Amino acid sequence: MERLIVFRHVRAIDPSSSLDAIIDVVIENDRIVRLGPNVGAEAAKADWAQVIAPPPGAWLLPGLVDLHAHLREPGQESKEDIRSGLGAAAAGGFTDVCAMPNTVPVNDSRMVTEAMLSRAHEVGGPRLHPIGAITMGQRGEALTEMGDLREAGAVAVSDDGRCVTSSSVMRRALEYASVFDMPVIQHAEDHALTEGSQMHEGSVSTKLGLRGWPRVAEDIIVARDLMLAEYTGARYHVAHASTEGTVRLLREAKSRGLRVSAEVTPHHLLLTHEAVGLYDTACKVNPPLREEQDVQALREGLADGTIDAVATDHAPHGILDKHCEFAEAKPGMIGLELCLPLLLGLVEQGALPLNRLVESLTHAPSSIARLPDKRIREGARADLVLVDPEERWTIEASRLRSKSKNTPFLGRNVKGRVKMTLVAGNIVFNGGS
Ligand SMILES: NC(=O)N[C@@H](CC(=O)O)C(=O)O
Ligand SMILES: [Zn+2]
Ligand SMILES: [Zn+2]
Repeated sequence: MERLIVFRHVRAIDPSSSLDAIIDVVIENDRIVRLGPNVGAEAAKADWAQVIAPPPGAWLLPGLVDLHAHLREPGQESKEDIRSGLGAAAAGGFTDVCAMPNTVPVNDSRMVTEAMLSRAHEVGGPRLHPIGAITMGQRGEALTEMGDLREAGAVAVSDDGRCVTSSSVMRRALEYASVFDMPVIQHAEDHALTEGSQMHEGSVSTKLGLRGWPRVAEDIIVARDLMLAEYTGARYHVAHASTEGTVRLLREAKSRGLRVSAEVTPHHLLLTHEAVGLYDTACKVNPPLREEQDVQALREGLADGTIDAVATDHAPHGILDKHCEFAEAKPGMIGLELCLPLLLGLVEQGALPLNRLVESLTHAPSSIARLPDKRIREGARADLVLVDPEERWTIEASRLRSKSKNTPFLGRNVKGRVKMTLVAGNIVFNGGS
């Protein structure tokens, strides 16, 4: 045996296994081999055992899965690269990260997918799962070779950053992707309705004199796509849902049994357009931060399962991309290291059941990307995250591993800290002090 790790007296929480108990968890090599009250006592005696006595009240959760991150490699490594991005992921408790294809060049070929995967293998740590583009160069016209992308390791297709606006291209994309059982992830934005937009269209955009992105620009695409998904029978997934309308449309579609899913980001669950204040570029993001009624609908949708997953939309940008006029600033905020602590705040407020939060960051995204299921049970792969739910800390740039620090949450006090992340029994993050 190469490796023996023993967690003693930890609260293991895995809603998909109906597990919530204070137990010992024994890991041999890459697998969980035993779990139960005191089952670690014997194993802990072995002199090669690494015995972990977690802080009192600590939780052991299945490793988190992010369906939506921008790691910027290849092409924009000054913002982030695969090494720093996976490092940030590990520090955030993620064992699996799906990487969007709006890199330079775009990940629209087997070659780019393979290059990303081989870089990730060199780096080690959390697993990288590339998402291939829907169309060549994300230009919205010619479809990519989705079979090639799938074979090379892509788990889904998306033109994220751009919307597939042509109904006929979208129809063919859904049909083609379904041959390979890949979901089509849509960045739902009718560009004709958002041209020149800087933020949510509402009272704040009016006050600031900025052109707005109205809710309907998202809703109209989601409504059309749901019809196409129904017509083609394909798997369809809504990226970063931001409106009340999207939640309503999804709820109706799901009630009729459509194979559709959706994700929501922490920032859309926590902030409104008011956060933009007087042109705070840290709050410029696509889709934009919306209004109280949208936040409420998104929270309810996540709680009742209408929205399946939480995804970070980790979108690193350099200092100069944000220290400029609002109109010039790049949209996006980082999220990998902040996601869990921020959302534990919602749990604490009673706005989201803990079980739903865990499920939406583990079982739900892994089933959408068709990754091996995340479970805490005997025989399962040891993909785990240890969390101290009581630790209070302040989000500061110097504490973040991501190369970029663009987040409006700097200075915020949060409760709950990732202490350790294991990928197949390997400790890829051990810190959080
Ligand atoms: N979310 C963003 O505001 N920006 C993303 C693109 C995207 O997710 O649409 C980016 O790549 O920077
Ligand atoms: Zn997007
Ligand atoms: Zn994105």
